[in-house]
Amino acid sequence: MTYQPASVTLPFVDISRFRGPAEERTRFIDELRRILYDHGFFYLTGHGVPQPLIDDVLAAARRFFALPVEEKLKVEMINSPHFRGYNRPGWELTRGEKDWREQIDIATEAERLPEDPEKPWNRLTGPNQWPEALPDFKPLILRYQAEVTRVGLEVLKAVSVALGQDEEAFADIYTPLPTQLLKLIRYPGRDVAESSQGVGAHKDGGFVTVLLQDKVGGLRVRTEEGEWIEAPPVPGTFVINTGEVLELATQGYVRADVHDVVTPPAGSERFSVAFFLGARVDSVVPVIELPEEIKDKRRGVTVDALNPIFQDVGRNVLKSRLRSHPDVARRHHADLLTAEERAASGPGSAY
Ligand SMILES: O=C(O)CCC(=O)C(=O)O
Ligand SMILES: [Fe+2]
Repeated sequence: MTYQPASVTLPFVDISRFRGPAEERTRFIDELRRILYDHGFFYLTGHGVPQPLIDDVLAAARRFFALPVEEKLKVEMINSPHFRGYNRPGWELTRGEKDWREQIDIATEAERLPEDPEKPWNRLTGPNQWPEALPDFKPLILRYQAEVTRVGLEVLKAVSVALGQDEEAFADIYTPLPTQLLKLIRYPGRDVAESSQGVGAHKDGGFVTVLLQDKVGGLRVRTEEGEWIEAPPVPGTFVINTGEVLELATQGYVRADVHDVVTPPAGSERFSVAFFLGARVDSVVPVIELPEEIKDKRRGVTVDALNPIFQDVGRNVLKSRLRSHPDVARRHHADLLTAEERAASGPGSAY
């Protein structure tokens, strides 16, 4: 039996059934198709990521955030044109409002690409910043990143089959290497945070997010009817949510659900590790032909003036990074900003 506290309303998906006997696989795919339409958020079991690795990653997150602030600032994101590194609480924005969380962003470890005016998203590619005070951090985090990439791709393959496609339907836009953004996050308690916005209401941008939560809750999901439901931590599971790439590709059969995190109570703190699996930044999201029996259930893509979604992945990702990190944008990418954005004050304006 799966451990399921009473407050859990989101469904569970055992991904090992996808590689099970044919009949089981068919039942699994049918269930997943319905879950994708109804929720876009579910708990994943049967993922095969060893629990000791999960425990080590959460412990490493605690150790990193417990470092003296000077150590954390050595790897501050403002140093990186590629939007990698540490952000202090209140330093990232969602829809223009401060998120009360501190975090370190680690994406695919890569060499910097040459500048190309036709492809400004090349600037997202480059090396990460690693805390020198924690020598074991880099190999551990890269190992975990590889594992959750495997999990995310397996989920994406199951999603593709549930949508009546070949397992490899999206391979053209994620090979040889998908976008792999890993965020280690700490939410300080309400006594420290200036508001209850741990992270403001938003959709994730990629294919799927593989989210690991520590023991403190706070994650909430907005249903299609506009009701907020909680997605509390369940040991041994990841929370999976589908992102805007799948919403676009299916014209809204699959939804990218809006979600947020509420600041934990005074005197507590919350840790999470979010992994965003996305398409390559130089790819374009295809609209896929859905089977007749589900075609009519497409809802269309939500239009949000504050958050337009582009079919070009690089343009989309760059837009969201520039908005979320105006300090990095002003320091390294002023040429991509409007005069108003260049002059704006706010987090990072001291730089
Ligand atoms: O910390 C969490 O539980 C979720 C974080 C999140 O939604 C995000 O960073 O996109
Ligand atoms: Fe999110």
